[in-house]
Amino acid sequence: MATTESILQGVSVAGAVTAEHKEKILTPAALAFLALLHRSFDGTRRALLQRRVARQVELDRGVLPDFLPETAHVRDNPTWRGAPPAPGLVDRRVEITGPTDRKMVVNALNSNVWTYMADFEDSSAPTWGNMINGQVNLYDANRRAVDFKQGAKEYKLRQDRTLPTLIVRPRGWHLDEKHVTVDGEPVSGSLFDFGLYFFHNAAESVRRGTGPYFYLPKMESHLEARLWNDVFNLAQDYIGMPRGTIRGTVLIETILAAFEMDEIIYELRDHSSGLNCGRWDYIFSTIKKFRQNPDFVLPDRSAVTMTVPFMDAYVKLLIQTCHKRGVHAMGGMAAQIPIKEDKAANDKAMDGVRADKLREVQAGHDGTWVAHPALAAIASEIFNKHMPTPNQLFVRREDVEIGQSDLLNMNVPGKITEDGIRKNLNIGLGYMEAWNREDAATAEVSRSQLWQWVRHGVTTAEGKKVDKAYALRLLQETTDQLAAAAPKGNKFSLASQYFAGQVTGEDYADFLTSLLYNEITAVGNAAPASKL
Ligand SMILES: CC(=O)SCCNC(=O)CCNC(=O)[C@H](O)C(C)(C)COP(=O)(O)OP(=O)(O)OC[C@H]1O[C@@H](n2cnc3c(N)ncnc32)[C@H](O)[C@@H]1OP(=O)(O)O
Ligand SMILES: O=CC(=O)O
Ligand SMILES: [Mg+2]
Repeated sequence: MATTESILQGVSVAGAVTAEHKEKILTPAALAFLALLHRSFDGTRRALLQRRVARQVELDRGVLPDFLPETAHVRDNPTWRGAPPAPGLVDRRVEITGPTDRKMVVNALNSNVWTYMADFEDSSAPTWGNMINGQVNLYDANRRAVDFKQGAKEYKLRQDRTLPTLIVRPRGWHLDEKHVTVDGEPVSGSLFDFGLYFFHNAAESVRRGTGPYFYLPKMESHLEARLWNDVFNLAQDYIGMPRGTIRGTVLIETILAAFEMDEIIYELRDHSSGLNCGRWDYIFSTIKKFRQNPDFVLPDRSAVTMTVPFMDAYVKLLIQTCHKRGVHAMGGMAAQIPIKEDKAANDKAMDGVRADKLREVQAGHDGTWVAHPALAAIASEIFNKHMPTPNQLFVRREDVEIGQSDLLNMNVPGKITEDGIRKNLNIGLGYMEAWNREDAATAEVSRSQLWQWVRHGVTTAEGKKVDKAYALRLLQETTDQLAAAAPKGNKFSLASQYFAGQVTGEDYADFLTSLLYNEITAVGNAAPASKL
């Protein structure tokens, strides 16, 4: 049998490593496990990513997605079920999401919520520092040893009640973690985040009455879910944990995955803890996948609400599919956070959250997301009132009939306006300049809309043709405004250079995170957290 030493021969770590990283996270045994995951699964991951490229070629030719004929037997078989809800995941009516920096971890675990999704994805810039320190923070959180002091303020885990169940969202299949290579290749960001978290915390989480639980982002097909399931099986076998201990909730946040919900639950079934409406990436994906198709041009982002036909259809199908299979149908994130110093605007934003959560609970969702602790009370109030049981898996939504034309119904009332263009520029640039101010998915919606509007030469409600020159003029104006209002040394000008190609209908990066990854990471440099 290969020894840890021989396995480690092909492994190299290029990011800055502290004594704490070495002692807690990058142990020889954990790195050997990561190498095993890489050698077992990276080939399949790369093949699946290639499949995405081939699929895009078809979509660009105008081929529309549909339910797969080859998996009709899975959809049509009413007898199979996903796993029963695992300990700590029976009632998950309000889940807080947020990045894995130490303060956020403590604050999230102290929030009045049922679960906490610690996020290596949309809300985190994938710098080496964020990723490796996030692992340390979650290692400590699992052991209830995450307390610390910042200036005069002490951050301490509450002792007065059970903490929310921890769920971890690793990066999507498309991202590499270039600071760790195996046999000369970067490891997958997903396997890095999952592998290190699982290796160090799986047994500990079970010991404390929950388990190794994950949210799985940005998948585009059931074959990608199969890959996760294979990873889970190998991981559990490796540490001697019974198969089915891991749970994965899949974000249905690509338009292609919406046609494979049953199949995705089926692939993961003993590990499945349901699906989630990742609404922001879903809108992004719909624009992205059909960006060459003039029939899919959407109005201003503010008009693309949860009740427009294609979003409504997706929500209903998700709830129906999950409950048919006995797994949770989770709602999504209202983007609002508290607006300080403007009571009227804050009240309006909070009313928006209330209405959104009411729609979710009445539609049959079993829980929802908040992205800020101050929203937990609002979401709980609505779910407590309308969902007296721990979940509503019994709400079968048999009334719902959703077909291809519903999921692709782009009949979205609204206009494209100069104000909408400026808002998108603000959001996109703001995100690119400081990765953390907006989360990735909402920024992706903004820049994809801009790209599509220029590509298809739409005319705004004010009668202006949205061409390259117009987009570049507004981009320059927005850049100047943002740069003037920000502290000296800001990177808006650099962000604007990256953004220019993205908004003029020419280059189209598959993901902003991939576009910016090399810019924000410097091998061997532990420093910058989120800035370009
Ligand atoms: C599309 C999707 O994928 S959605 C999921 C991904 N997105 C997210 O998860 C967004 C998460 N939210 C956040 O990152 C933050 O709320 C932000 C960056 C938007 C705003 O954070 P701040 O500017 O710190 O907000 P604010 O000053 O109001 O925060 C007040 C306190 O709440 C804490 N807080 C805010 N949001 C969170 C959160 N999501 N989790 C834990 N703590 C939080 C802050 O750390 C701060 O703590 P402190 O008083 O000890 O300093
Ligand atoms: O991850 C969530 C989303 O809305 O995107
Ligand atoms: Mg997302």
